[in-house]
Amino acid sequence: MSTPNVRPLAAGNWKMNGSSEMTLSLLKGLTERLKSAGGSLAAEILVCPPFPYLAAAIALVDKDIAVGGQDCHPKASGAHTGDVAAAMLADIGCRYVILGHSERRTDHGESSAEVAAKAAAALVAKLTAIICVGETEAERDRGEALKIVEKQIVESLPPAGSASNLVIAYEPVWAIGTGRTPTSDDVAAVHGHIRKLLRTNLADGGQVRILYGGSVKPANAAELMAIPDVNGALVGGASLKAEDFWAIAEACR
Ligand SMILES: O=C[C@H](O)COP(=O)(O)O
Repeated sequence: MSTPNVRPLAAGNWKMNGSSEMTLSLLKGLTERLKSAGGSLAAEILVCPPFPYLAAAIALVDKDIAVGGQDCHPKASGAHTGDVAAAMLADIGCRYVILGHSERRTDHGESSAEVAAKAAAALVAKLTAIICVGETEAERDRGEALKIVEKQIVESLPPAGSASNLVIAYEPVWAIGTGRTPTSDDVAAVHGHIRKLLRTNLADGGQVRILYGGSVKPANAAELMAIPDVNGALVGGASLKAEDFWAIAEACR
């Protein structure tokens, strides 16, 4: 549900999906729909393709669709084969970077301290950091969801974070790509807790956007977006189809 003075964000995380052809057709589909809608929606639209397609994506969209990376290195430069610096993302025109996604925490063993270091680098590069948090199914079953999310947030927040350069994405790990979503009450409880933490830790924590992610589809987007303190969506699978991602973006209000 919209928070006063907070513009929702509809963010598409393509993960390791896509091709040159798909980048072209998907972004053509989104820009055409945006044009027909008069140039903007209630929500800001963001796409996060894999690194090889970022430059092409930036060339294809106008400024009304933001482009972001899916990770960055905490250091500004150096001997880090395969990594990408935040300043490089900013240099080519990215405005956002997703950090600490559960797939990176699992696949690459990223700790919250590393996520905080990456977020600090993103802020120096003038990127907005989308910090992802969320509990596993076992943690939820043990009644630890709020505790886990709180620990991840407190340990992942960079110094100098504010509503202008931070977004939090709550993604229950068990809801990602499974077609399962938490109940509205459960989403409300976690988002409410995150809001409280942000208010405690940041001067303008009441204005930081908190996204929900995990099996967001056109069919459930409006219901999820109506939950208090849900200020948009981080969308995986459904962001790969212009029609579906557009429908979700329209529901982010
Ligand atoms: O970053 C996006 C999330 O992991 C959600 O993915 P999903 O929409 O495919 O469940």
